[in-house]
Formats: sequence, structure tokens, C-alpha cells
Amino acid sequence: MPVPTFPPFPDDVPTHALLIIDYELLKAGDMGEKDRLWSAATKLGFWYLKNHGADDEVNGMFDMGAETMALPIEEKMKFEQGDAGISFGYKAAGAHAVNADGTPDTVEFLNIAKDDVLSYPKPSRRTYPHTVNARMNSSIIPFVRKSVEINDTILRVFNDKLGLPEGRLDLLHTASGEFSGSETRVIKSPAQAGRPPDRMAIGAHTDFGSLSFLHNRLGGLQVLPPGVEEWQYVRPLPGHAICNVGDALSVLSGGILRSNIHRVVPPPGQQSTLDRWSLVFFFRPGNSVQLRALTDQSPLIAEAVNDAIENDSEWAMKTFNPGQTAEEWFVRRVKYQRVNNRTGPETWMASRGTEKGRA
Ligand SMILES: O=C(O)CCC(=O)C(=O)O
Ligand SMILES: [Fe+2]
Repeated sequence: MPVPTFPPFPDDVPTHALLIIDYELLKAGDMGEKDRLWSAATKLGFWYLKNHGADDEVNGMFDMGAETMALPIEEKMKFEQGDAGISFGYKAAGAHAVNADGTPDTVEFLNIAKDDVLSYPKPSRRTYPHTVNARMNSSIIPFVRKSVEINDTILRVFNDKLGLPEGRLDLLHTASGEFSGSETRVIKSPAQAGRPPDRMAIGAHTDFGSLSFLHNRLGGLQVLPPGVEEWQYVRPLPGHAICNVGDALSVLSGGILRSNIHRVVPPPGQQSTLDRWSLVFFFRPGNSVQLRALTDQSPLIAEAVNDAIENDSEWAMKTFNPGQTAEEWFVRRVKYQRVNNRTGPETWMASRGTEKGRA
């Protein structure tokens, strides 16, 4: 399907300009580009990625998403995630809370496990609607392979900059070959006339894993940068992915890499009358990886954790050694977002990550 054209993103809303990182330069080992990536990942934790070479795969994924979300709700619900904290499968609109009051979200999405994609046609974790199987070979497998390659490249830059032994982060992610929470997600946020512009489609959160590779075409994504009190939109740029650091990599790096909070609201201005689609690949550590700052492997990380302890020891001890594996962290966060598991505001608190009380 050709990429449709959209009404423009408005010029009169607060936006946050992200650094633009060139993937071709990163791949070629360009030192200046690695420095710019490092700066983006440590200051805000978000950046645009251009020349990622995945445009065709992204378009195929959006087609798969449209075909899947057009299925009758009864068909989609056969593949629902359940309430146990498993993320793979379908999530209906309203199944997650967006705040401590338990206000329901407005998006539906489908998560497909990287482990299922790479073992296809043999299921590793679960099965999916026929519209997914029909697009596996043409779109989903190529998209997931490219996403993994891109994230592995970014991870190697961070490994080096953090002063970790060679291949350390790689081993905690793909090199061990174990199952993980890595998954791709297609999100549909239906247009709803009259919805207030600050009605959250997805509540404020930090991402759960290590790196996210996001594609959207309409506005709606907002970040709350450090030291700023007003939510700011991230302007979608055609052909540019939006990448960000998640909690797992933030914890492993002793907070040097920043997992910044973000949320999704209805598209602004003239875009507000349209359905909003987005696509993410979430790159996460192997399930058994103990989430803790790698202080014994990098003097830089040890120093960062010491500084954090001096600053706020209770928070630092809890955040940089939460006593959970990557899988346990992930299950906890997914499980307590679900309105079916809600008892009160404490359920929202139980779903939180590294955002330090900012959401
Ligand atoms: O749809 C977007 O732009 C962002 C989605 C997001 O933050 C998420 O799914 O974690
Ligand atoms: Fe997110």
C-alpha cells in the first residue's frame, strides 16, 4: 500500500527537538556520530534515527497492522494477552490504566514475540491471527531481523562508551540465544472527535526493556524532558525512526543511559480527526538476566551508582539493584497496568519503572 499523505503537524504546539543520528555513519564507525548518539542517549534518552534502511519493512508492518485490527473483535480476543503479565498477543482498548485513578487507555495493540518470528513457522511463545501469519515471510521476519541488527549496532556503541568488556551487553541480549521479552507492536489509536487534547491514549511511562525503535506518522507522542514541567510533542519526521532507551539499559548502566518518561495523546491540530498508527520494536535482555547496575564490570558505572547513592540512597539502591530478572521486571510492569488487576492507586504504583516519581 502506498504511504498516505497526512495533514501537517501544527507549528503552534510545544515540541522537543531530538538529535538526528545517521545509522549509516554509525555502522561505518564514525566517531563523531557515536559521540552524538551518546549525548542523545545520556541527556534525554530519545533521538531520531535516519538512514535505517527499514522503510519497506515498516510499510509492510503497517499493512499487517491494518489487516489485523480490521478483524472482528471476537477474532482478535482469541489472541488476548490475559492478566498474568504476559505481553505477547492482542490488547483491547481500555485494558490498561493510564494513571493512578485507573482511567482506561484508548489504544488497541498487538505484540508479536521476536522468539516466535525467528522460529516461524514453529511457535515458540504463542500463536497469532491469520493476518499475522500471512505477512510473516514478506514483512514481519524482515522487519524484526533489521530491528535486531540496528539495536545490536547501537548496543555495541554503548558497550564501548560505558567501558564494559567487549560483547558484554550483546551477551545479555541476543548472543546468549535465550528467550526474551523482545517484541514488535502495532498500535491503533482511533480518532475520536471531541476527545480533549490531553486525554491520554497511552499513559506516562518509561519503556520496560533496553531500546525501542519507533515509527509513527502522526503526532501524539510527548516527552517530559528532565527539569521541564510541560509535556512536549515529538514531531514525526518522514523516514525517521524515533529511538529511545528503556529501563533495563538504564538500570544496567547505573542510570548513565536515560530511560525518559513519555506518553501518547490524540494527534494535535488538523491531525486530530485521523486514526493514529504506530509501530515499535522493543529490544529487551534475555529473560534470566539479573537487572542490576554492572558496577563490577565498569568503573564508569560504579562511579555513577556511587553518585546516585550519595544523592538519594533509598531510590538508588532500589533502582540499581531491584532484585528482579529482566523477565520478572517485565511481567510486573505489564501485569499491574491491567485494569482487571487493579485494586486502587497502589496497583499503578506497582507498575512503575525508573521514572523517579515523575508520572
Ligand atoms: O505510539 C507512540 O508514538 C509511542 C508508543 C509507546 O510509547 C509504547 O508503546 O511504549
Ligand atoms: Fe513507550
